[in-house]
Amino acid sequence: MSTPLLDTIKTPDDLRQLPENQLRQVADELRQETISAVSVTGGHLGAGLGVVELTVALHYVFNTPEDRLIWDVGHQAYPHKILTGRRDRIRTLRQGGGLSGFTKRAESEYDPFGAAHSSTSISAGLGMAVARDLEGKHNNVIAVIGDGAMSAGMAYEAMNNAGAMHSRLIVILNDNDMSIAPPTGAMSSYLARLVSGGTYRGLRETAKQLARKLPKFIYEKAQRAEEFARGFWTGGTMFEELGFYYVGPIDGHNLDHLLPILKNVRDSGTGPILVHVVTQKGKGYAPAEASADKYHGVVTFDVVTGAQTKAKANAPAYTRVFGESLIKEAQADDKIVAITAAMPTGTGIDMFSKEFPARTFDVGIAEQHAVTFAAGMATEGYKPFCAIYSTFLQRAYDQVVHDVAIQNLPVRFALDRAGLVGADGPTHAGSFDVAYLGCLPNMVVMAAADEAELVHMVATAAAYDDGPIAFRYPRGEGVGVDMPEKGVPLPIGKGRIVREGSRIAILSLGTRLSEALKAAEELEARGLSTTVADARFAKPLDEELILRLARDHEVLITVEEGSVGGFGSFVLQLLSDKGALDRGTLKVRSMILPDLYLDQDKPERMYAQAGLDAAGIVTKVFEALGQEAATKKARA
Ligand SMILES: Cc1ncc(C[n+]2csc(CCOP(=O)(O)OP(=O)(O)O)c2C)c(N)n1
Ligand SMILES: CC(=O)[C@@H](O)[C@H](O)COP(=O)(O)O
Ligand SMILES: [Mg+2]
Repeated sequence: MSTPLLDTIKTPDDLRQLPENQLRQVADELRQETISAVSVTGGHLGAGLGVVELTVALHYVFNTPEDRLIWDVGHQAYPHKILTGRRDRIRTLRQGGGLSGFTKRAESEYDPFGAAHSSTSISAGLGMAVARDLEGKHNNVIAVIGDGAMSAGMAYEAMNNAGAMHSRLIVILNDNDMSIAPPTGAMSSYLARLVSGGTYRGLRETAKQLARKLPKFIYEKAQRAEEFARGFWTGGTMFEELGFYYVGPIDGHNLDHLLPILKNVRDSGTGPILVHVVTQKGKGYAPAEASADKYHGVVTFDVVTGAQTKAKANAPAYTRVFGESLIKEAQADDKIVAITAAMPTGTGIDMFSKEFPARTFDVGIAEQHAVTFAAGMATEGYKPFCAIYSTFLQRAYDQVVHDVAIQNLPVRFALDRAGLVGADGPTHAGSFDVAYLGCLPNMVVMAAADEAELVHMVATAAAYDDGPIAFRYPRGEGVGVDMPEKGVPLPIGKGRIVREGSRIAILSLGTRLSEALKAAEELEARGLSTTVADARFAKPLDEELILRLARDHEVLITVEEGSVGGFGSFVLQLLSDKGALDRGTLKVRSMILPDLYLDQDKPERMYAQAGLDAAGIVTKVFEALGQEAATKKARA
């Protein structure tokens, strides 16, 4: 694939030297390069393909990086990275030591704000705009936000404030009528009305004479919108009521539309402006355009056929186990309902919705609302399962504290992607949930050691109605244990001894159990009899088990997939409170992930780097005994 024009562009300054009539070719070459790169790295493809023309136009019209360009979520920023001096590293995307899959300040001056969690761009942009005003500077600030991200409350908080401050801010609403799944909510219908509204209809009338010009999908979109829109044209009233000057909707793939409008917006007066751009997710790559999810997230694939390389799964994915288990519980209990915040497929709630459509709620990218919505349902006797990734639940922390825990409402939290996730990097690494939930009143916190344990924890959560309960499990496949026919509720706050020994005790929380058992084998081979226990609960702790381990062993090692302040801290606090440390003979070590583990390498490699594997545990034991561990064998 030759990209003669793209080859001449090292930074946007090079782009801005080109005549406008060459930008179409730049966009075509940029799209091909994006497809080629992602075919060998995997990652987010559809969103980036949808903003190729927009990316070219924005960097052409605006003087980046002095003009700040912020990408919401940042998963669509691969074309942006290619144009801003990172083409030579684009094939290191989402790998250890490689480019981030999202925008990242430390990576480039062209990334003024890091992203990955959605709906932050308008707030950050307004902050930069107001700082600029205070400094008496005159650069532009542009925030590009998708229609999905626009469904989050934070976007409205920001627009509400921007409209009142009249600070010069440009918001580009990238409306491709897609989130990860088709978008939900009234905003999506509203945007469809705008697209089918007067301006667009006018444009469509004009286009009728030039039928071949307007892309097919816009006709389809407008027709579909007219089916269910009330047919009246609102002209962006909502945005204008919020104090924004509304421009659009315009065709986001037509450089002849984009360039003059963005120039006008750049050179126009003061106050916040919202440009409504209509694009197609997956644009320009047939397999993506034809796919239901528009190739939102892909593994490596064959460029010619679009066929993705399916990793061989040797055990069921935790997500599927959760979905299937919840279905079984819901078949026996019609009070069980499922809630997702725009992540039906990622959480397995899409499986549940096929069985129980009336008991499934996709609230959009609105985790705060999801949690309190669940709390409301719980007050009426329902059993809501809030399936939210560990890091996305961080967005709703006060709702968990204030609306659920303090009120002791029986909301169930299914925390997928708990622990390191690999390619999505630190923003998606579920390292904090044990710490941030385990400190809350009334909250029960479980961690599945394997996929069989997850089945029982779903059953436990379904049966537990005395207050809030959370269970965490990692991204990816299980360890291949035998699966139970049905889930059996676990006794709350009780762990289990998995291996009996006498001198060393390893107390594991979550899926580090398999490494703990390997370490025990290693230690036994070196004459150190080792007990392994699976805590199962980070809260309430199994005090009897932990104090017995402390009493009967010389070394107690806790190991978990979280950062400081989690399970190991809770155990240490218990041991200290109960005087178990006073004897002075017990050696205790807490094995945790280092703070803000920043890499995006494969989880197992990162756990090994952090010493949270069998070799690391063996080394820690010998260190606690004051002996040098001959760990060469352990690492072999
Ligand atoms: C707080 C938060 N919740 C959920 C996600 C997962 N997520 C990533 S992209 C996305 C959809 C974004 O849709 P949109 O803004 O329309 O962008 P598009 O992919 O259509 O370009 C979601 C739900 C996230 N990144 N952050
Ligand atoms: C961009 C974003 O936040 C989501 O697409 C996320 O990357 C999905 O993660 P999984 O691939 O683990 O479902
Ligand atoms: Mg979208």
